[in-house]
Amino acid sequence: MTPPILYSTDASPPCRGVLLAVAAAGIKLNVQEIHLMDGEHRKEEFLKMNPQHTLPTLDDDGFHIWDSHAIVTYLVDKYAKDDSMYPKDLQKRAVINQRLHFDNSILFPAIREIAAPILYKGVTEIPQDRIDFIKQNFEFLEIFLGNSDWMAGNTLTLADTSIIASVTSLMVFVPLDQYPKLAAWVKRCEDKIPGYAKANTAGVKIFHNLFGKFFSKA
Ligand SMILES: N[C@@H](CCC(=O)N[C@@H](CS)C(=O)NCC(=O)O)C(=O)O
Repeated sequence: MTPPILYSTDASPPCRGVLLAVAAAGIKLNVQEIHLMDGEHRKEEFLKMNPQHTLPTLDDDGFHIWDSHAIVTYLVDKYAKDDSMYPKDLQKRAVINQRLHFDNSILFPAIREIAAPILYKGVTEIPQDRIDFIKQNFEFLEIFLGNSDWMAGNTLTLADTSIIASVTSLMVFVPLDQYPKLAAWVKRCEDKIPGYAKANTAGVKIFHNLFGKFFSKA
């Protein structure tokens, strides 16, 4: 069986969310780098797969799906050796889904609304309300963690692999000194998610190199 193809770029938090999920679940993918700055995602062939031209995009033997959260749930349901990353138990799955929606509707937009104006519009100042928004949502993540080790309870799930990709990116704008549970969880992810370094560390470094210089102005 040929592994599904993931069109991806390392600096992208949602792409790293997929790379972390498949590393943790032991799923093999053929990862193909797409260069956003060269417009490769807007070429006709790419648009046939994903008219929304976003990365990551998955091609599983001609079946195309995009949005990292849709991709990871599909891949784990189809290819993981067990359901531990995304349990079939309805209530456990519902909590993970809530965290995935939080990542998609809150954390990723928090990144995009800072990063896109810097990358594409020459903006050099980060508005304070964007920083406050990150802080407010780091506080929610502290509450989600509560006394648990992981984002959706006491086992590693897709909630962790998606959210860690976003949080390690947002940390360039807001450090975790005020969020002890979140800081401990980041360390836990680094130590315990199989394949963490390859899936996340290099991409986070690229992200921090791109945006770190704006931090002092925030
Ligand atoms: N919610 C989406 C976000 C995808 C997204 O916006 N990716 C960015 C890279 S981080 C992208 O492809 N931007 C290029 C574009 O939208 O044209 C996901 O989780 O996959």
